[in-house]
Amino acid sequence: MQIYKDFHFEAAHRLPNVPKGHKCARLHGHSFQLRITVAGDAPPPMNWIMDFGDLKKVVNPIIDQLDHYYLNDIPGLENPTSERLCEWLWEKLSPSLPQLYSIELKETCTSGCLYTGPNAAD
Ligand SMILES: Nc1nc2c(c(=O)[nH]1)N=C([C@H](O)[C@H](O)COP(=O)(O)OP(=O)(O)OP(=O)(O)O)CN2
Ligand SMILES: [Zn+2]
Repeated sequence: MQIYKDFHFEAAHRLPNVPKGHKCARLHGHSFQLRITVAGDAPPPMNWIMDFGDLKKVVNPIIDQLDHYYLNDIPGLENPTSERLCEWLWEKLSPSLPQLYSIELKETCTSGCLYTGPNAAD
């Protein structure tokens, strides 16, 4: 069974390694939409995997490191693609969130990344 909670943050970035003339080399910003999913059993008496409130307590301090920042300045995010952001978020969250199952990050309404961790097949 899985549960999820949605978060959002605003941030600016540029992609330094794209080919010359690529629009994403220019400084721009996104309203990032983030979905954190955890998996596990939901045994009685609580019948939940974990409290949504506890999930929020783990994720919000990490979001605070990204919200309204220039992502390229953050160690590990020098090339802040959606893929790299998901890896970075996994590195930050997984030590205190052993039930972490997936991280879904949307940069725009139509573009995003779904990451299920370094040990997943894809
Ligand atoms: N694999 C990736 N490709 C691109 C990434 C990325 O992180 N991983 N990032 C970008 C840009 O940052 C850009 O913000 C998103 O690009 P795109 O989807 O092309 O944005 P548009 O708003 O122009 O999308 P439309 O739906 O076509 O309006 C680029 N590529
Ligand atoms: Zn972008």
